[in-house]
Amino acid sequence: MAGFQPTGGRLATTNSLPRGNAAPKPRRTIVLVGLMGAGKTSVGRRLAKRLELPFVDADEEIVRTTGLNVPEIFERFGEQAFRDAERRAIARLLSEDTKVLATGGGAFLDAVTRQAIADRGLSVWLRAELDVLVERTIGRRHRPLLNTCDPRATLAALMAARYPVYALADLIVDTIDGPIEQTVERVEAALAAHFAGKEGNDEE
Ligand SMILES: Nc1ncnc2c1ncn2[C@@H]1O[C@H](COP(=O)(O)OP(=O)(O)O)[C@@H](O)[C@H]1O
Ligand SMILES: O=C(O)C1=C[C@@H](OP(=O)(O)O)[C@@H](O)[C@H](O)C1
Ligand SMILES: [Mg+2]
Repeated sequence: MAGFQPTGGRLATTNSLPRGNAAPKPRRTIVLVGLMGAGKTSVGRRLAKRLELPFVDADEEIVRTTGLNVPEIFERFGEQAFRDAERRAIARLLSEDTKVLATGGGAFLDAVTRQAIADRGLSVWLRAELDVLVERTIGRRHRPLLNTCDPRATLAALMAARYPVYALADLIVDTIDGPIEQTVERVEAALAAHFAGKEGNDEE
């Protein structure tokens, strides 16, 4: 029953507010999930501007609150400590105002986080092929899981393990080689189609 509001003289249920020709402004936090290099951070930042919503990157939030960067947390406290901080940060961010939230690539693998996202957000998997992910992550040192002797093989193994879980997201958007804006537009189109399908439906 949530979301009832009068529109044009009729009672309608909406989970979004109309914004001219752009994708409607969502009432739930849009949560970007997907592998490292999919573009969650860079697409999320631009998407938030387009939707006129605040943007938060979960990794940046963890860095801000701990005063340590991601490799430092992994090195000094281990991956599990990072995952615990990540779960707490995302739970808090979801309990606050509606926003665009870029998660780190491992966050959606956590069942508690997945449930919190299902309860309070709308998840969008930015799906990419291996070549694209390799291209976008090669030579960058800030992702501890990719600091291996064969980052391509590491990414391939992570794809095999994680893609079935990312596939549980509410929406899937393919991100291909090309300008970031193109992916942003694809996400906006997917959101618009999703909200259009929800029109007159009081599930949310
Ligand atoms: N079409 C695109 N979509 C997203 N990112 C792109 C695209 N093309 C190039 N990039 C680059 O790929 C990198 C993606 O990294 P990032 O946004 O940090 O991904 P993630 O947060 O998913 O790990 C950035 O350096 C970005 O500039
Ligand atoms: O996939 C992962 O497990 C990780 C992804 C990273 O974020 P991005 O996906 O934004 O690179 C960051 O959270 C950390 O290095 C672990
Ligand atoms: Mg990121």
